Amino acid sequence: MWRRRLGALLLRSPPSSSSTAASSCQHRRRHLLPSEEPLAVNRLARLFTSQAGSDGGNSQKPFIAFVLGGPGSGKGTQCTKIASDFGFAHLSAGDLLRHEIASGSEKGELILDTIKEGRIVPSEITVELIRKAMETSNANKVLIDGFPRCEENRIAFERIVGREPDVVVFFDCPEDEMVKRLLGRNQGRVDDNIETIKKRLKVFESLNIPVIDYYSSRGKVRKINATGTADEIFDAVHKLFSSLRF
Ligand SMILES: Nc1ncnc2c1ncn2[C@@H]1O[C@H](COP(=O)(O)OP(=O)(O)OP(=O)(O)O)[C@@H](O)[C@H]1O
Ligand SMILES: O=c1ccn([C@@H]2O[C@H](COP(=O)(O)O)[C@@H](O)[C@H]2O)c(=O)[nH]1
Ligand SMILES: [Mg+2]
Repeated sequence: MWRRRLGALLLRSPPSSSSTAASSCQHRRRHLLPSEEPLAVNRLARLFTSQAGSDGGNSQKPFIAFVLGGPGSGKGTQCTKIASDFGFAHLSAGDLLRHEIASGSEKGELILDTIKEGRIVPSEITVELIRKAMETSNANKVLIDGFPRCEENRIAFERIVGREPDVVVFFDCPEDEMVKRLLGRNQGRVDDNIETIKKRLKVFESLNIPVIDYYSSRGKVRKINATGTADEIFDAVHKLFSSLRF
């Protein structure tokens, strides 16, 4: 189901370079060798190693769940429920980026432009925000919602934090359902419009699915059918989290 196309209406237009691949996340369906990793990632890894220690700042390693799924698959909705029932800290990469925009920081403009285009923000920015948030929360169970978005994100995180996630939860939702949900979200998000949604779906397919494939090959992915009501989906999520050891 995760490769299902929305069909003629949404995905017929040919991909343009700006709509399919973020400048820092262009590596498709091929895992990088260490020598091929972008310089920025290597620089960042050295920086964090000297600032935060090899475990990324946590003296006790937290249980880490990556929560992935297409745009509008319900990641945020389900994470709120998991956090409430299972005591996880909920770190949404998208929310961290939006807060960075709202803070008026130097990087805000670049982040805003990238989100409007449905592209992926450079790993050094996102990983730094996540690392800080993990450190600040000091939680022993963390949901990282909507990250990693591409192989470069994944490699940067694993190198800097020094480990893989314990589990990757994948919300599998048909594209037409995701589009319907996003167009009805009504929270004033700059990316909740049909043009950006089309781009986000392409980026999900070309750059995020390879991350899910990678973690599947490592036996880490737990796929949840993300159709039905939020409560119905949470029944399955609840069963899954009840079966995990954290
Ligand atoms: N099972 C569901 N059925 C119908 N609507 C839902 C369901 N789950 C979530 N929604 C609604 O769909 C919209 C998108 O949900 P949500 O924000 O949780 O998705 P998301 O995966 O976090 O999206 P994004 O990647 O854009 O952040 C919201 O308006 C939410 O209330
Ligand atoms: O790791 C990330 C997470 C998000 N982005 C950008 O933000 C938007 C919205 O993200 P949500 O998680 O869906 O709220 C996403 O389309 C990207 O443009 C990112 O670059 N990296
Ligand atoms: Mg979300």
